[in-house]
Amino acid sequence: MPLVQIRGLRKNFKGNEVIKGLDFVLKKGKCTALLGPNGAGKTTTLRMLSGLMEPSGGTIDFTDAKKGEDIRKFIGYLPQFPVYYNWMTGQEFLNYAGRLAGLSKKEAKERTEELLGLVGIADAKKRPVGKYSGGMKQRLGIAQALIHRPKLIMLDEPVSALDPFGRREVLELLEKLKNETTVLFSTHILNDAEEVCDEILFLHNGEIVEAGTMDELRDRHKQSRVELQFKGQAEEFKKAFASAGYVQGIEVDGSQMKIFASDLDEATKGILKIVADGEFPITKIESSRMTLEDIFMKVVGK
Ligand SMILES: Nc1ncnc2c1ncn2[C@@H]1O[C@H](COP(=O)(O)OP(=O)(O)OP(=O)(O)O)[C@@H](O)[C@H]1O
Repeated sequence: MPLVQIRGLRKNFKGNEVIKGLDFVLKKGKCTALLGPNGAGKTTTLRMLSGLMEPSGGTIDFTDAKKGEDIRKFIGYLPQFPVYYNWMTGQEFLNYAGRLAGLSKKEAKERTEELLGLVGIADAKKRPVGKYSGGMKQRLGIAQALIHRPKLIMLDEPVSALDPFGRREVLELLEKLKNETTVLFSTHILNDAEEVCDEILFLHNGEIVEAGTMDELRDRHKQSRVELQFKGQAEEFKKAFASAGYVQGIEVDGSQMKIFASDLDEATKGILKIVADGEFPITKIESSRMTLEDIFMKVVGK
């Protein structure tokens, strides 16, 4: 069931078209990842969806919204670089955000306590935000975006600037949020999307180059991969593997070789046999299905 339907979304900056007609839906109760390298147009897209930036063309329709209704109340947004008043405590900050979002004094107070618990910073609620860790600040930012019970929460690169501990905290929170609301988050870290999200949108040069669930993407790019690490340059061993019937492609990078094939079992068995018969100087062998990174590299043609 679509929560939001986006059709032909465009953005020009002084004649330079950076978002080139996006069509996609955000499904109710799902977590969607907006993926793409730096400059792909993720922030611009999120800013248009959140109402902070006027699109140059296209439409954004909330299925549940009445005609002419202000959609901002449906949306919670955490920008890539949120700004806090460092002297405020976490509790004060959320209360303040609640009042700005139009909650009554009582509602803001109650929702603040509820969210401090949900995002796991209740113990630090009396501490100034300036003393919070990066992960805590980001969780406070997510709580702020949820304060008015939006139907959709959008997070711009919520984990990219965090250390591994902070990253884990926020990813676990995102996992939990899926039960609360619909989530759209942008990232250039493909693993994070793979871990948390149901739906994937790949943005490249302002266009969606691939979209679907992880299973749909894997199905569409049905390939497996066997990775070999050699003692020495992989290039000199390439010929021995390239002629096998099941091999669909080979990538070589220094001492590493990636062999792509449609059938993982057949490829693994075959490659192990070649390795054993030829006594190649292998230090590592690993077989796996396509990761999001492989799929992304494939669709952007690198
Ligand atoms: N206000 C602006 N004026 C002119 N060009 C802009 C403006 N904002 C963004 N752009 C350009 O639009 C393109 C997309 O930028 P955007 O910030 O949306 O990408 P992104 O995918 O979020 O990248 P990043 O991960 O680096 O934040 C870039 O080429 C950028 O230079």
